[in-house]
Amino acid sequence: MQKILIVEDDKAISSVLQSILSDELPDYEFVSAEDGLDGLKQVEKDDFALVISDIKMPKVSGTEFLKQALQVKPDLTFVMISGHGDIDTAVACLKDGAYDFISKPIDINRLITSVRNALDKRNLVKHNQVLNVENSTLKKKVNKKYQMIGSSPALKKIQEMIEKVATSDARVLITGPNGAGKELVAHAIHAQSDRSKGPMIEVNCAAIPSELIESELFGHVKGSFTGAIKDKQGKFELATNGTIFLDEIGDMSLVAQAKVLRALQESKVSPVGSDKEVKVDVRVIAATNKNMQKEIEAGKFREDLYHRLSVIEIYVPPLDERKEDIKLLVEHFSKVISDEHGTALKTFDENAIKALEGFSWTGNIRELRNVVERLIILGSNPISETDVASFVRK
Ligand SMILES: Nc1ncnc2c1ncn2[C@@H]1O[C@H](COP(=O)(O)OP(=O)(O)OP(=O)(O)O)[C@@H](O)[C@H]1O
Repeated sequence: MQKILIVEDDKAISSVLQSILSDELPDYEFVSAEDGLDGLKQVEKDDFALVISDIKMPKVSGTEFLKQALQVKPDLTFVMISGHGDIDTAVACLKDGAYDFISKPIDINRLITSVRNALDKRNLVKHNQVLNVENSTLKKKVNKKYQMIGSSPALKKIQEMIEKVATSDARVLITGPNGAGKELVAHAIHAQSDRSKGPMIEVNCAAIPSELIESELFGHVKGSFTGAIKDKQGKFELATNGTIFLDEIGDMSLVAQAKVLRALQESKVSPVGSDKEVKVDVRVIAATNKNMQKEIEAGKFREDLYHRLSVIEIYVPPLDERKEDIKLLVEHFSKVISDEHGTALKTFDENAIKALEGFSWTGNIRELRNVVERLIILGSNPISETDVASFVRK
């Protein structure tokens, strides 16, 4: 039960206050102190949701008590009670950090309102603190999820590029084979940029039918086509002040490419069925596993759009070109997977790692992660070369 401290040298007033307030606030426990010195002792040893304190008291006055108590517990909420003609001191208490004051003779309704408001404010502040902690824990978790592991020169170069481009709003095209880590790079850029407070909206261009992509990206108004039963915001608008990640951009139809090009040229989007244009402040990151030069030569990708998207190009090489990352990746996945499964951590012995380094990883890091998961479930501890031979068919 949360507690409220009443500091008042007049015992009669103290008990009247307590009886009125405990009727109004049955969820709180009331504690009393008879002067500032006693109040300070209570504050030091206990936590209070609120302190109601008289100003004129023997030994340590209410003003002094307020200052000293706030030094010990800066978050404490105070409502002061001032005697007749004591208004200046009461106002000084507000400057020193009290939430409110009530003048004697006490108007009961005014007292109850002030106490309720003080408690509401304090609860809001506490709730906010909890949300802030949750928020930063979640952010840390998300950032951990998008941590890039590896010590190869190729990975270091990628990390340096990410650091450099994150601070700008330049468009980035990430290329490389499936499962190599392109999405991870996109998340790392967003997380390290000033836009990290804003959203990161992902669109898998290959997964959306070409007739729906315009509405998906730019939104639509009700009735603009069969099935458009209400207005819908597009991903570009949803990504305002953040980042839009256009994954598998190489698979986008030429019609959709023309529309994306217009949006990039003008920084404006127009929902399907609407003649109004919406200004969007969005950073664009795109990724593809296709060879864009070949796609352009084959007439499948617009060259002008390619140049708009690839102000900076980051190439994520296949795992086979950076096998020195395998050991660190295996150790990392092993930790992540045992955490996910809630099982004890399994290690890989040197020969098991060597065997894994000897394979060709056409599915890249995604494939390696799956193999580590399989070995953790089926293999011994530590996982040996024999486990690799038994459970990995290559
Ligand atoms: N350097 C890395 N460190 C840790 N995990 C990684 C790394 N690179 C990739 N991964 C993990 O490998 C998996 C595949 O990565 P990701 O989805 O980023 O690849 P991709 O290139 O976008 O693949 P696709 O082209 O198929 O979409 C993910 O689980 C990702 O977290």
